[in-house]
Amino acid sequence: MRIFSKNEMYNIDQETMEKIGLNNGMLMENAGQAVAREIESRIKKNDKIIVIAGKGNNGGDGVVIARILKERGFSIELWMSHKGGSVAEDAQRALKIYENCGHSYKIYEENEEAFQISLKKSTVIVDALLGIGTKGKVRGPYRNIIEEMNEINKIIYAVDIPSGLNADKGEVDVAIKAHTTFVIQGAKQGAFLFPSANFYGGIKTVDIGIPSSVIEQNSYVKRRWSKNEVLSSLPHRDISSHKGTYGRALMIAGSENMPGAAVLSSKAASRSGVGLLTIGIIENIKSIIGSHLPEAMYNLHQSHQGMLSEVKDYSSLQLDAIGIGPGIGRNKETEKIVEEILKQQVTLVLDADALFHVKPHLQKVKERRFPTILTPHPGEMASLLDLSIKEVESDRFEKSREFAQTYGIYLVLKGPFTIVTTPSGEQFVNSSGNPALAKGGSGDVLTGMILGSVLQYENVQKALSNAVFIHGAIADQLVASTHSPLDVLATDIIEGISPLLHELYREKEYSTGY
Ligand SMILES: NC(=O)C1=CN([C@@H]2O[C@H](COP(=O)(O)OP(=O)(O)OC[C@H]3O[C@@H](n4cnc5c(N)ncnc54)[C@H](OP(=O)(O)O)[C@@H]3O)[C@@H](O)[C@H]2O)[C@@H](O)CC1
Ligand SMILES: [K+]
Repeated sequence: MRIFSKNEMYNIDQETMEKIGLNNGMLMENAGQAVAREIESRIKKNDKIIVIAGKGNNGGDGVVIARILKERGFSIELWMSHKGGSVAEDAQRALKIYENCGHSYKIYEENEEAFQISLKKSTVIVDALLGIGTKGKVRGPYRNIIEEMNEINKIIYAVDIPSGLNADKGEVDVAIKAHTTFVIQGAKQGAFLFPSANFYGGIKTVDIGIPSSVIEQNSYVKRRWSKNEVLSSLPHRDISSHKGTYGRALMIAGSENMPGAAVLSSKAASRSGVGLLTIGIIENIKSIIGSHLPEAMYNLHQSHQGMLSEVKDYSSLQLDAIGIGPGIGRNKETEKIVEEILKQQVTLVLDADALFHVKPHLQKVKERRFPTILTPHPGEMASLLDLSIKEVESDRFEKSREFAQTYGIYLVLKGPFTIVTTPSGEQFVNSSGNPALAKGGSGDVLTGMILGSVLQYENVQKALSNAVFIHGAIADQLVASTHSPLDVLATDIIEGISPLLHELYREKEYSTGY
């Protein structure tokens, strides 16, 4: 599923008209036809359906839907929101065609009580009040209509977006609580931001025939990363391979106060395919970690000060990737270690305290010639950008893209719908996972999984998107089988890596023949 911003959608619309010659009226007809087909497959002949249409082109889509469903014999009442006023040109034309077919409609503004009665009698409501043209707080009769529709508690099918929402942002003033939203040509960004995502219900894309060349030229690649893509990109292990083939990684994690972060991140890395893992820790936590991971090698130092002298020359370890950050603490020594690590000519994964330390050194990140992966949660992202968490959360797509492009990094902005952004600005949204992951340690596990994963794939984005998908899918599976959203621990996620990978490889084998 593609995801668009409002401006991208308007540019696509404009170019489709100017360069291709499909005008807005044709697109509106296509949109109405396509949504009507979807609705038809979900309703019954005895349903009482209300279509409520606004003044803009979203309303025009609604008018087409009402006409098509009426022609197919369904019981449809079309309500227009306004009495007169500036109805969009193509919506006016759609209404004229509707009337030419012999159909009538009612107007909310002069019949508010009758609308209430119709709402009560209805079984299904089609919301075509406002689409992507909504700006600012909801005004006029729309506010009342939206509140009345939500109160009545019927099945609401929304056209393009639930009316009232901002297409690009997560903030919500007042909006339709939809059962399903039929998104035109692709979802708008707000469908993957909170709280607006809570209003969409199920999302179904309808294709209105916009040529793919127009889409490619007028929008960034932004889409949901699907399970099918996970399956088709899972790495294959050649029979003649050996441990060196799968990479040598170093995980610098943990400190006296946070030894567990080193256990979680290292163990997750090991379970995610690393050929040879070395754990870089301070000596006095070795006894805690060693018992958990006998397979690993250790790079021990009495203190972070001691570690700093060795960081300057890791050549003997012949590393392919370094992960740094979980639980290392925030002091002068750990900052210097992060600064030195940035000079290493290998793939880097920076998380947690390393993200705190990297902020003054972003210019050095920009100069790196090997992949750099930053995995912030919204709070860490806000601090990297000197913004509030709310500002980041409401605009996750743009904020991530600007940051990734500016510093030439791969960015994994965590949260529900984690977004993976590449240095060129392509974005892939994850849809696995649930609130069980909102717990200390689950980020450390993801860092380890990412470190393990990047060594298994030639394509960094696929490695990141797959690690994020698997991390979330394990939580989903635990909650669906043996756990609740309250009790999933980070260690449970690690224990879930093998069963989930096993299942995915079986499915891959089944679907691809190897
Ligand atoms: N390729 C495509 O993309 C295609 C898109 N199509 C469809 O077009 C939709 C976009 O249509 P659109 O641009 O006409 O905007 P739309 O959402 O109907 O709203 C505009 C109206 O809302 C009003 N209004 C605005 N803010 C408001 C507020 N806060 N509170 C109250 N009112 C407010 C505004 O009033 P004004 O500000 O002008 O006074 C104006 O009257 C899109 O979502 C899709 O469904 C298809 O038909 C064809 C192909
Ligand atoms: K709508």
